[in-house]
Amino acid sequence: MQEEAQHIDEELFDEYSFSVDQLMELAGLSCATAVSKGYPLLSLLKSPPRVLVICGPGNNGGDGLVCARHLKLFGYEPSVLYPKRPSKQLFQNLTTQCEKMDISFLTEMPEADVIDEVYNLVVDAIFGFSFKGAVREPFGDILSQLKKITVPIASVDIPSGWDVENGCPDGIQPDMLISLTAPKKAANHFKGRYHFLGGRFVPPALEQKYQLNLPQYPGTDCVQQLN
Ligand SMILES: NC(=O)C1=CN([C@@H]2O[C@H](COP(=O)(O)OP(=O)(O)OC[C@H]3O[C@@H](n4cnc5c(N)ncnc54)[C@H](O)[C@@H]3O)[C@@H](O)[C@H]2O)[C@@H](O)CC1
Ligand SMILES: [K+]
Repeated sequence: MQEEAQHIDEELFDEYSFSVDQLMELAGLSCATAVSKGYPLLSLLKSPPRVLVICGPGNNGGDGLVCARHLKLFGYEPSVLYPKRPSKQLFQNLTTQCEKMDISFLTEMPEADVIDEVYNLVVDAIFGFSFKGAVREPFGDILSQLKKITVPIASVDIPSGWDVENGCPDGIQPDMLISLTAPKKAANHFKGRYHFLGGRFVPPALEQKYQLNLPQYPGTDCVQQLN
């Protein structure tokens, strides 16, 4: 299943000629939309409506940067933690776009009690389907703080630190999961309240080839709530 997600990914780029920027924009928009549906501005307990977005070193982190930008446009106050920044132009551009929208970048991971006091929720965009092996720092520390917080976690594509197929019983336990393209096997272990599907960009021929059996998105929505 990890391989299948990677094959679909490659095919979207190599055969269907999508660019990473295009799909990442739609993926990140889906994530911000799902967050706004699960945690509407008016329901938040803390004002201002601060959200902590934690971005990892790959494309999952890129989805997080796009998500932060859309959350800001939706009226939230996102802050981004982006400790390992790849040198690729795409990620530099996404970072500049956030900075130009007055989204603050934190220099270090806040302690769990500070997160609980200051933020309404955390968006976990640390690792996606290419995560493998034991977690390397600084992400080990970050994930152990996330295990202690009580505010909800919304995970992008896969809860970070979970095995893509088998999950992780003692890992973080997000309240929301936004599966992108199609739910990964680990989603079967998700016990949170909200499971959304996003990334409404799969061409029908590709959906058929991989027998993804995606549910119908309602109308023009970019996300579909699965449960
Ligand atoms: N076609 C698709 O399916 C799309 C996928 N997107 C996103 O792209 C993600 C996959 O992105 P990538 O393939 O770049 O990979 P990831 O973002 O899943 O992670 C790879 C990065 O994490 C690091 N890493 C892996 N294992 C680690 C460990 N044990 N400890 C510390 N660091 C580790 C790698 O060195 C690499 O920098 C998806 O999950 C999804 O969020 C979207 O951006 C757009 C469309
Ligand atoms: K994630």
